[in-house]
Amino acid sequence: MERSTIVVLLAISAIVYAFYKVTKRTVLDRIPGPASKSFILGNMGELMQNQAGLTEFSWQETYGNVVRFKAPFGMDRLLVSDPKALQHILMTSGYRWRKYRERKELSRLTSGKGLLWADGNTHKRQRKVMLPGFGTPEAKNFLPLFFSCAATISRRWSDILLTSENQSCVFNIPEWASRATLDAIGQAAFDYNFGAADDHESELGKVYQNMLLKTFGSPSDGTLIALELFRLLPSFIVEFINDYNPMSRLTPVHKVTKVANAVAKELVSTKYNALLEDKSKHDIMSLLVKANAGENPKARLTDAELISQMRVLLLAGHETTANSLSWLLYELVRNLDLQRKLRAEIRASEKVAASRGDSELNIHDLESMPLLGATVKELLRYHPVAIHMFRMAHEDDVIPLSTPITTMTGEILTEIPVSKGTRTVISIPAYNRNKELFGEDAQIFNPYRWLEPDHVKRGVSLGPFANLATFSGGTRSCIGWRFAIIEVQAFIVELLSNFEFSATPQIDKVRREAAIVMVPTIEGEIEKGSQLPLRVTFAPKGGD
Ligand code: HEM
Repeated sequence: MERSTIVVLLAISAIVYAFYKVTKRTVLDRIPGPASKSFILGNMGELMQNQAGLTEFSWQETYGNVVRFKAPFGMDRLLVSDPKALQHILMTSGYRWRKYRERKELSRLTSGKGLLWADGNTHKRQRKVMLPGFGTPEAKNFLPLFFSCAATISRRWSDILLTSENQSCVFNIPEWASRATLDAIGQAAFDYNFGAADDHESELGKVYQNMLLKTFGSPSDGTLIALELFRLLPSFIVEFINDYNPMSRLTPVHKVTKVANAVAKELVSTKYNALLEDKSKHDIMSLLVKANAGENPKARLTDAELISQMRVLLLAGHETTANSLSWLLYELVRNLDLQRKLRAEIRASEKVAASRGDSELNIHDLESMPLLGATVKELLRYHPVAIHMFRMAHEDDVIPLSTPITTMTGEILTEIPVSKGTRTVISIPAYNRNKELFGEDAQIFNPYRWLEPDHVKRGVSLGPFANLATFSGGTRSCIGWRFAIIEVQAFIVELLSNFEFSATPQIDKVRREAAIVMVPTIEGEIEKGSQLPLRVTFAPKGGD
């Protein structure tokens, strides 16, 4: 059959299905939301093509924390940022809300059939084996390793600065951050040094660079529609199309799959051999392989699943922290007073460490730095790098609400009854800017809110950290959150201790690009990849 015929058939099926859905009346019809721009695309363009969070903030301001909007072909969808609703969908309902099939497919493409892809019992089984590597003691033990990865950047930058005019240079922060955090996850998770920060020719470093942005940044109308149509096809056909599609957009993921699979395969076999020879180490993957060997054969992960978990860690473990670090430096050049105060706090802690005879801060030192703690919390609230979570009701359900909504017919709803198949988009940025929880200034980056009594309200309990949605919550919450926080803290301490950062003229053109994760780019230069050019000079030693 001709390709065009298939497309037409798919489109007709979608329209028939949509007609049935559109004419079937549900409570969703009465929930207020924006008018649809077109039947084919609905409001999906506004939501997915705009800078991260912008559309959500304006909908939240106008309609509240639950907004009905139109997906392609007239389908109703809910954008949710209401605290109780999020707690229900992510935490208390267990696996009654699941990822959409086409979104799982994006996870499969980027990291295989591992934890980000799995659902239900498969997810439960995979997660149980993964967890032992991610406890608090394990994360804290990695602090010296994170300092040493950050020190690699310091060394490289110092060498460049010493030979440059006025000892001042502009560095593209995301590029360096991505390589250094790839090294950090390599050593912490696999006890393997990819050497990406030192060697800009490192193959793994190269294939991951800008992979998410090139594949998922600024999705076209056609891509958004195709994603909806993929729902109508069986998974194996969609997987086949994506794996063999020569479309240039998918080339970066295909390259990552090839290189990362080869690296992961070799590492899994090394870990197995070490276990057999009783020479297992304490990296996350060794713990995983060990935990797996101890499981009953039915619950055990297959070799293919182990390889996928490694790819999940490679991806989830470095793009997230690298972009978080970039956004933190973005805020610190826009707020030089905060940068100075943080450096002063770091200097004071360095003095305490030196008086003990230590050349490096330890985890207690980090925990005793209130401004550092507050700044990282505010970073995670204000710049949550994961933007959306897509969840579909696996059975009929009732979504409870913190704030009742008034329907278009004047009815007040304190909960929303939904039928199986109802689709929600959870907005992490919108929840994190809820004024009732985080204060009237929730739209402003202000770390001091965390140091002032009563500025942040308790609200319903959500997620593993600071009641933020940043790391999701419940059965699928981020398993690397402790790891991420300690890593960002270590990097910022090392970098601020050695360098001063200031803005370049491009700072006002920085965009919060939505590419599954939130990536900094420069307006009009998206084809150049992730960019945040900042001027770097040596930091004054001693007091500032
Ligand atoms: C600031 C950094 C990070 C943020 C904001 C973040 C955020 C998230 C979010 C929102 C999810 C849920 C995704 C979904 O259900 O659709 C998630 C899942 C996950 N994250 Fe993170 N993450 C971060 C760092 C890390 C790190 C450093 C690691 C590993 C070392 C990691 C490993 C994972 C894994 C394995 C999952 C899948 C969990 C599951 O489905 O059971 N993350 N993360």
